[in-house]
Amino acid sequence: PPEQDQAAIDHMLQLVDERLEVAPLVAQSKWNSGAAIEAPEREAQILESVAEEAVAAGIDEGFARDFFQQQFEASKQIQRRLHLQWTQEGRPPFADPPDLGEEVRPVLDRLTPQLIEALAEMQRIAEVEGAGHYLRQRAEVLVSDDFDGGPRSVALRPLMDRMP
Ligand SMILES: C=C(O[C@@H]1C=C(C(=O)O)C=C[C@H]1O)C(=O)O
Repeated sequence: PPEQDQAAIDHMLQLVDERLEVAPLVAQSKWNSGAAIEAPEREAQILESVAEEAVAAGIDEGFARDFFQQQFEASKQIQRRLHLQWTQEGRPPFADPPDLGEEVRPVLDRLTPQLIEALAEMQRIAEVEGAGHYLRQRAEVLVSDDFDGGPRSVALRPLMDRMP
């Protein structure tokens, strides 16, 4: 694909990776507080505003919802794997955990509009010759393969579906 499309794909992959990198902080904060990994109300809130912003940006609403749902799934997969590991190790609470509401969720909230913008680009680029091949190749370089690449493939599935 043209250089600018390559750059847009790389940017999207970097944002997905950045979002995945937040999951261990979420896991730490919930490990200490005992809060559930799953926060359905928070997810529903994000999805509602994402749907609105996506439509305004000319993005297919179903695509945007599917994409964000998979980002949630990938984050929860990382959190569950870490909690399992910490349970098995008998890990005590973290000495200085990040605050979920004050520190961690604001990072995710800053990524959301950036991801929406990148999604609009992906929708445009989807038809470009070679875009799917480039996406698959760069995914392995730019997105961490922690936990055997499970969370990465969950997070990227909607993009892969869109770019055969
Ligand atoms: C990241 C969190 O954990 C889960 C994943 C979410 C996400 O990826 O945005 C949102 C809510 C939770 O179901 C969180 O609680 O903030």
